[in-house]
Amino acid sequence: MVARVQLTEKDKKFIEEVMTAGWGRPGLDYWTVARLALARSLQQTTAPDPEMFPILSVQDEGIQLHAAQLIGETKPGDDDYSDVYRALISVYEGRDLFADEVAFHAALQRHVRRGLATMATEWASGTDLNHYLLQDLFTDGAQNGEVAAELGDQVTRIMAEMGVDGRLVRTEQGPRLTRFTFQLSQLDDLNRLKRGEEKLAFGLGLGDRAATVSSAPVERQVLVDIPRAVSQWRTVDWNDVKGSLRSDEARAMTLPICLGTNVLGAPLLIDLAEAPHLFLGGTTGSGKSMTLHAILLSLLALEAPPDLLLIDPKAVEFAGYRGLKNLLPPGVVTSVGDAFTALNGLIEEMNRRQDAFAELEVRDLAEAQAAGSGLRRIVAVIDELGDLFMQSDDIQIPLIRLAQKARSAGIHLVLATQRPEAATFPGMLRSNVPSRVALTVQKGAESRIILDEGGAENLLGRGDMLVKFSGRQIVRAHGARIQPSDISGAVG
Ligand SMILES: Nc1ncnc2c1ncn2[C@@H]1O[C@H](COP(=O)(O)OP(=O)(O)OP(=O)(O)O)[C@@H](O)[C@H]1O
Repeated sequence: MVARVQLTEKDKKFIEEVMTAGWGRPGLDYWTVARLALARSLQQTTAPDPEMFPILSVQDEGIQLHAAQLIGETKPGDDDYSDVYRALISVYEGRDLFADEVAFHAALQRHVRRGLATMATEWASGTDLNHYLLQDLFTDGAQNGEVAAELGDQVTRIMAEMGVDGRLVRTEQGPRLTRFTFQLSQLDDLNRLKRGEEKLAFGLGLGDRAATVSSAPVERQVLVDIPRAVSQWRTVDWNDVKGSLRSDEARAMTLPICLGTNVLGAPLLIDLAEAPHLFLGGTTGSGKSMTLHAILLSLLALEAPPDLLLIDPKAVEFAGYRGLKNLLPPGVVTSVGDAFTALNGLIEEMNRRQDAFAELEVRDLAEAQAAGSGLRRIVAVIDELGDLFMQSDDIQIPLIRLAQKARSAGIHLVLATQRPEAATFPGMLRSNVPSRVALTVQKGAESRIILDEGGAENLLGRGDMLVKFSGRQIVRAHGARIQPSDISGAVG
């Protein structure tokens, strides 16, 4: 009889997602992904938990793979690797599977299903699958898995010392931190655990890496995020995330921007048109410039990119964009005088647009475009707002005007500074720029200037960020690394 490996409907869907969203090849054979899953499961040092992966029968819904496809069983000659797998899986099961065919195929099924489940938590759809396979699955996946399991035990023990009774239900590895989900037995445990964040970091010897506790969207479950040491981070490159700009989520947005990934490695998108203006702050080396590049590359990836006004008092960061066709005159602005002229020019454009809207009897740019006006959105990006303010405080006058009124005209501001201070982000500007990105800052006071609350002083640099998108809850994210070739490739 031909041996079959039964998988669930959910397994089948995940395999299809890997083939479609991961490789863009929906026609591949299911066993291609199932073989990778088997490899992933065999990287873990224990046998799959029979409670989590109960044996399925061939009558269940889902798909069946032939053992011949998966491990070459009964294939003639050298193609039959089934004895190799029998020997290997016997070690996991602690018994001789050469003597028990049924038990061997049951264990094989469990390994494939565990491998698929593990891949589903590690690989975020929309990110580069090949990068994941190389980095996580083959290079250091097994090692990461073991280290994470050990860390999970340690966290559970420290929680018990604090008097918190938690059962570890899930471990997920993001690019830079490991997230543990715990089921708490008592409601009071949540507060105890939140108050104990510092003790937890101390007990784990995290140094200046802060552990964070937040409630999960599931009854009595909490998320405990433990940042790994920088040497254990997985770099997310622009190539890994830029595909998300073609996703359905991005297509539903007007000016989709990919800032990098969320803490679990899924691309993080925001709509700049909804923002409608963005303030970014972070100390030198925090990854502020890379974040600005991510914003610009996102905009340039649009089918109809907006016109850009780039102001760069340091005259270095935006040099690579000089050749852009959609750069507003006079090109990359570097002096405060030219910045004044350019921003006042935007105010004139805003007023002209509002007159045009009145004539067309429309309310905003989207309606004007629908009415065939041909007007394009404009995004003004200022790197180092602090330098402009140092040269002239009056620069705030056109900026406040624009922040207050430019939204409906389709003009958006992205303002960045190394020195987030009350003077560089004055009240009138603050109240009209509701979306904020905080990269690592030196003091809690700077975090409060950017986000209206502390936290950014505990970030870990290199694009580690907190994003507060117009009134929504703050989320942590990690920026993508942008290489000069990404910029030259986009500028053309
Ligand atoms: N997302 C990222 N992934 C990996 N490394 C990063 C990332 N963002 C920044 N870095 C590292 O940090 C360095 C500083 O980044 P960046 O130039 O963006 O910082 P900055 O805040 O603009 O600093 P400055 O104001 O001094 O230019 C980069 O050269 C890079 O090595």
